[in-house]
Amino acid sequence: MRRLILPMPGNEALAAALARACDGETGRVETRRFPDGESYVRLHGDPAGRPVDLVCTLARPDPGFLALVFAADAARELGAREVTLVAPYLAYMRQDIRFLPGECVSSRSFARLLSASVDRLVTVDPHLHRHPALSAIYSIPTATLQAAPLLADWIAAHVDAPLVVGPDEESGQWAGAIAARIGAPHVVLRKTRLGDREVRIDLPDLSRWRDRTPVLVDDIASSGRTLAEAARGLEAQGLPRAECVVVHALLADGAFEELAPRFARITSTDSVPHPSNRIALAPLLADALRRDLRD
Ligand SMILES: O=P(O)(O)OC[C@H]1O[C@H](OP(=O)(O)OP(=O)(O)O)[C@H](O)[C@@H]1O
Repeated sequence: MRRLILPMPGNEALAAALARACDGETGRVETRRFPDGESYVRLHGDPAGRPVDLVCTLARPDPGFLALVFAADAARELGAREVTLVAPYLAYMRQDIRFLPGECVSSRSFARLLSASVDRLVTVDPHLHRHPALSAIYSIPTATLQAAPLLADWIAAHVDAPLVVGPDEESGQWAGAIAARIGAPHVVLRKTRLGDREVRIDLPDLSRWRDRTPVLVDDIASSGRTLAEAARGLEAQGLPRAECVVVHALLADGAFEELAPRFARITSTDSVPHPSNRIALAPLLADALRRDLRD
């Protein structure tokens, strides 16, 4: 039976692209608030006997999370064969340890809640900071997809003579993979996180790369401080204005407007709907869903 692809509100474009790519049928999730502020959810489309894909970016997840859980519950109760959450951006991966006594380790709590609500999870480049894999915290089958090849292909097609730059050690893995795929050099900077919105970035001497266009690559742009500090360092060494390519453009509270003048362009995948989206994830996600279909 054809998959039923249900976008949570705001995720319609990605759901439509997925439906085209996997010959699925899109339905609709109607949500509204009751007068007392509680969430109302109604599914339009019949889940009975079919695989159901709930499509929902989890950027800023708190206001819509209950509605997502209710939609998954409704799909199960109405006979869905299996409910897969397609969440190209997976939230709550950054508080992965108890930094201070009494703190909630929200990556584990969120994983427990989602694992109880859906049967499978498909996501892209989750921020696996200290967790070795999603299976360390999620008890359901997960597909962890990598956007690096898509980022690499976009850079190869749009930037002349790139120098791939990872702003911190963790981004070294993407910077290396992207650079190798397009045959470009890469460098990795050193970051010290001083607070939620404060980082320090130390750069090696990059003067030999002044004839190259630096391309900062990272998994997440949130406050934008990491990218801003890295761009400042590159400017200070006289490199050309940088490009920036990220997987997940969270870019909260005016961060995009603040960052934009520092870069030739800011480019992101469409894991989080944002004006910087230029790299479509639907083919990658559809591939994973098709693989599931063959299982
Ligand atoms: O736009 P920003 O607000 O700078 O946040 C984005 C940066 O934070 C994350 O790394 P990091 O290891 O610093 O974050 P974490 O320790 O919070 O996981 C991520 O990989 C980005 O480099």
